[in-house]
Amino acid sequence: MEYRDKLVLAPMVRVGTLPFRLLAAEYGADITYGEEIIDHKLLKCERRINDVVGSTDIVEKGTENVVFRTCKEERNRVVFQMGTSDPLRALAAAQIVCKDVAAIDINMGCPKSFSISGGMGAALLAKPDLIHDILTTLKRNLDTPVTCKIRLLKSSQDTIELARRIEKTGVSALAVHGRRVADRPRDPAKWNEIAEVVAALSIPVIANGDVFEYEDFHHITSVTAASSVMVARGALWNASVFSPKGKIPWEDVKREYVRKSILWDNDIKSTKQTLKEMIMHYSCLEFPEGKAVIRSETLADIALLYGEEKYYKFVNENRLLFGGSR
Ligand SMILES: Cc1cc2nc3c(=O)[nH]c(=O)nc-3n(C[C@H](O)[C@H](O)[C@H](O)COP(=O)(O)O)c2cc1C
Repeated sequence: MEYRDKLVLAPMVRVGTLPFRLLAAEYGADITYGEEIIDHKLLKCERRINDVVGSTDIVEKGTENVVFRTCKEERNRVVFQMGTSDPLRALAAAQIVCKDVAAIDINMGCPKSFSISGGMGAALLAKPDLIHDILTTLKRNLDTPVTCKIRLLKSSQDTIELARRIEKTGVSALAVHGRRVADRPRDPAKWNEIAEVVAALSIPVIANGDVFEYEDFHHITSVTAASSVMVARGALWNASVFSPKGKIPWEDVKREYVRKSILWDNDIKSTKQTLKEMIMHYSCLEFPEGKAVIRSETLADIALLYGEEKYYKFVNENRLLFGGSR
């Protein structure tokens, strides 16, 4: 996997499932991260080929609960992001998915109490020895590229020291979210501190934070000298941010997202959450559209809401035709 000059869709819980990743790629994202999945959850899963949808599914054993869905089309650009606090558990979990993805990434930035209390996400930032063990265990035992995503530490010097230690493990790239653990999303990302990490390392650094327009890709690269750029909210609100031709109206992106959700039989909770995030940004969940999304229980409800009933019927009547050809 090449990490230079790439536009990257950031990992986003509930949002970064297959339809959203394919949508971002269609507009121009080169690398697309999946949502974070915890190793414990993955270890309860098995890999299944889904001929009906045309996907490869990681499914909770004994259930039909799809934890991760991917397809051949994205094999060379999809990054599986994992939450972990243990090297051997991370390895066992990674082995379940590594043949179907382009890279495995470890989340070292999540500030949520669920992650921290499990010793995962940003909790790892205070444990450089554990970071080292997790990354070297994965590196030594997998053929798949391994990366990680961190936040800034209290001082630039601390961040640089940790980044250097991470580089020594042999990871293929390091994504740096330019905020500290205690920062809020509205606090400006510190591109200057990402620049200091870039200057201290020789592996590719992926700069992340506050990219909302196509022009920002150039802007953040010129400030940080990072190899690649990662976007979360800018893409969530309008995935066509990756398009060099400029953004298209968000309603059009939303419609395409709905169609892709139907085509890939996306988890309804993921589709609802993604639509809610878009609506919250541009409109209001209290308006009729928002209320109707909240009320929806199935993809058929969503199809009806967005006038895609015919497409829904067509896809579901021809599933085997679609799935088999993928
Ligand atoms: C809805 C949402 C879900 C997120 N989920 C994850 C995640 O699963 N893993 C992760 O490392 N970061 C996650 N993040 C953080 C983003 O990947 C990114 O680091 C952060 O939003 C800063 O980028 P931005 O300024 O482009 O939004 C999430 C962010 C959002 C908005």
